[in-house]
Amino acid sequence: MKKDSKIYIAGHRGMVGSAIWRKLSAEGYTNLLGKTSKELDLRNQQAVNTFFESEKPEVVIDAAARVGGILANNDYPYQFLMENLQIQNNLIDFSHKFDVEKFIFLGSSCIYPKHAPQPLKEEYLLTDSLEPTNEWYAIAKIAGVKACEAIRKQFEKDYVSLMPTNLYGSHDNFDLQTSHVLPAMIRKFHEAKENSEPVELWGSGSPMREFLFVDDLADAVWFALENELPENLYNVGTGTDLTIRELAELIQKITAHTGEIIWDNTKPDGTPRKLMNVDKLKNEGWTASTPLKEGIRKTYQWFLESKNGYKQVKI
Ligand SMILES: NC(=O)C1=CN([C@@H]2O[C@H](COP(=O)(O)OP(=O)(O)OC[C@H]3O[C@@H](n4cnc5c(N)ncnc54)[C@H](OP(=O)(O)O)[C@@H]3O)[C@@H](O)[C@H]2O)C=CC1
Ligand SMILES: C[C@H]1O[C@H](OP(=O)(O)OP(=O)(O)OC[C@H]2O[C@@H](n3cnc4c(=O)[nH]c(N)nc43)[C@H](O)[C@@H]2O)[C@@H](O)[C@@H](O)C1=O
Repeated sequence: MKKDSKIYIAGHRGMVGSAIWRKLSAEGYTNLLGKTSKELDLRNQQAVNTFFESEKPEVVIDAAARVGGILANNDYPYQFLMENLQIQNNLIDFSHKFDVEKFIFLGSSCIYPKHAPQPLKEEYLLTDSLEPTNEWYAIAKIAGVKACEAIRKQFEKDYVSLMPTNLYGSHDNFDLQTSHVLPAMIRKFHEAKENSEPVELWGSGSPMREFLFVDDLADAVWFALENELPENLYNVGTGTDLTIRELAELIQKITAHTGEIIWDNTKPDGTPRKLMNVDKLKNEGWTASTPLKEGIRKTYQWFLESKNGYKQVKI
């Protein structure tokens, strides 16, 4: 890949997009292109057509999506299904039509069946039914994987899908209703620590999750950019997981909260476990490098420095 290739990072202000932007800038890429959703609504087919016609990017990285935690996914199924289909269909189709040579699609580990064997291999896709709290989002992501696979198969283009596990890091969403668990815990423990107030968390604490630091994901995207990967679908994770209760205890320690933890069993647990098998990308030469504790410390530091200027996504 040439350092002055025109690379459009869709969703460049998000947690993932901004990490990719930082990584590619640090690696010497000089021709990065980004548009906010106000400047370019990717759900609007005509607007996306005009954008591709005038900008003609050579590479597209799709980090734009309607994203949220378990409750947001469960409460807004239509937005999570339809907005993601619209955004990715426009990006993939116009990339194909305007001869974008490389396309990197980002999905999610929730594409795999709820009760698939663990750790999850890429080949388990579409072998059983999905987790109901996020099947709408998962179906959109599966359609994105398949669209890229179809282009790859029919036109032999380098369109590839990366499936990240649960991510965290700077520029995450810290809204307590719509966020994922890790930023929610950082904020809840931090806000409760002054008076040692109790912290209320969702579900039973027994589900297991794997967490990848977003700068490691950006490193994997850079790896996929620089190397032509031979297949269409690759998991991106650390290969290790822990229970939500263990995560809570870890974040409680890092934030120095000393109060009680209360589990709200009226909130959903979601899928019991979704540990990624990361051998396929490892065999190509990529592995994650940031230990969970270090990544959480960095994220908490970023949260403290952002002085309540952190992002809170409303739907
Ligand atoms: N967060 C996680 O744990 C995981 C995320 N992923 C995937 O990574 C990708 C990025 O997620 P993440 O960075 O966390 O999400 P964020 O919510 O932080 O960022 C999403 C970005 O998408 C852009 N966007 C949303 N809707 C539109 C639209 N209609 N038109 C144009 N831009 C739009 C937003 O742009 P703007 O800011 O300008 O409004 C925003 O910057 C997604 O594909 C997600 O599925 C995968 C696995 C886990
Ligand atoms: C990335 C991934 O993210 C989503 O899936 P999820 O992993 O289930 O999401 P989550 O991070 O919101 O929750 C993980 C676990 O943690 C528990 N939990 C405890 N306390 C809080 C809490 O305070 N907030 C949240 N959000 N969860 C909490 C919560 O009950 C659950 O058991 C998908 O929608 C899907 O779209 C997707 O791709």
